[in-house]
Amino acid sequence: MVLWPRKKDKEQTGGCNPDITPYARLENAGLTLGDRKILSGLSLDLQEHRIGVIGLNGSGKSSFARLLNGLHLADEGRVTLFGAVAASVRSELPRHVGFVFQNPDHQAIFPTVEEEIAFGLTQLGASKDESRAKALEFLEVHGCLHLAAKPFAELSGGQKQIVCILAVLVMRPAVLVLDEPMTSLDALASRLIFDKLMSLPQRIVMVSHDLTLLTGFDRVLWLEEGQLRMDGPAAKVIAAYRDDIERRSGTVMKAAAI
Ligand SMILES: Nc1ncnc2c1ncn2[C@@H]1O[C@H](COP(=O)(O)OP(=O)(O)OP(=O)(O)O)[C@@H](O)[C@H]1O
Repeated sequence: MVLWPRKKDKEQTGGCNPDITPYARLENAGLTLGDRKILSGLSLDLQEHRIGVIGLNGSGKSSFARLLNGLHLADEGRVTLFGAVAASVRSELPRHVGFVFQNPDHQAIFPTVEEEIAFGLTQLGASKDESRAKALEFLEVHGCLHLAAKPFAELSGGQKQIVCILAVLVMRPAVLVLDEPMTSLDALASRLIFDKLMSLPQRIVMVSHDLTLLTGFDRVLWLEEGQLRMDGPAAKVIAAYRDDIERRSGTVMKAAAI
């Protein structure tokens, strides 16, 4: 099974330029799923090193993240990724955009940890033996060699999340899109993984409900009902979001008292 082109195929298709800035451009982009409009009117250029995405449950954060790797294609406006219209390079995108799902069970496809890590390397053109050896080396470097032979299904939630992050990192994508990657991790694992992620050279887009994680980010996008409510420096957007939560919770409490 080949989910995206190997090196020589890439040269033939070659629509993505992973070095281009901005790496993502949305022009009045919108998304409808079923009969529901999920995202609308999104116009953005993404180029910063660290971008956070915040918003209430159901505001469209995961759907937005999925536009950035072609898992969803906009049906209104235009989404350009690495200089090419997303729909035209969909099969190339997984090698440039490492996507970590909110639920690790939606990401992993192989029975064992070692196979899950090796798969990406095989897709990049390495032989099976080479992929396996590199996967084991990679797991060792990240202190996870003990998990190599374990069935993915038997890992704890946190271990699954770590393996999914490693499975993406091993491919050295240009951009990482992380959809609440720390939700199942204990405080220590969360801190270690977050520090590791922040030390990476890759550009990162991270969806998170944990606002403190995003305070040092270059830019934060606040989504509300599928639209961009605010876009700016982390401190400013997070402060406005917190104020809004305060205001809304006051209104809800007042309504409950009546
Ligand atoms: N495949 C789908 N078909 C129809 N509606 C969908 C689909 N996927 C998501 N939605 C709806 O789109 C809206 C946005 O969902 P999304 O998961 O993007 O929000 P979110 O901000 O990531 O939420 P959360 O913080 O709870 O993870 C929700 O109302 C959800 O029910």
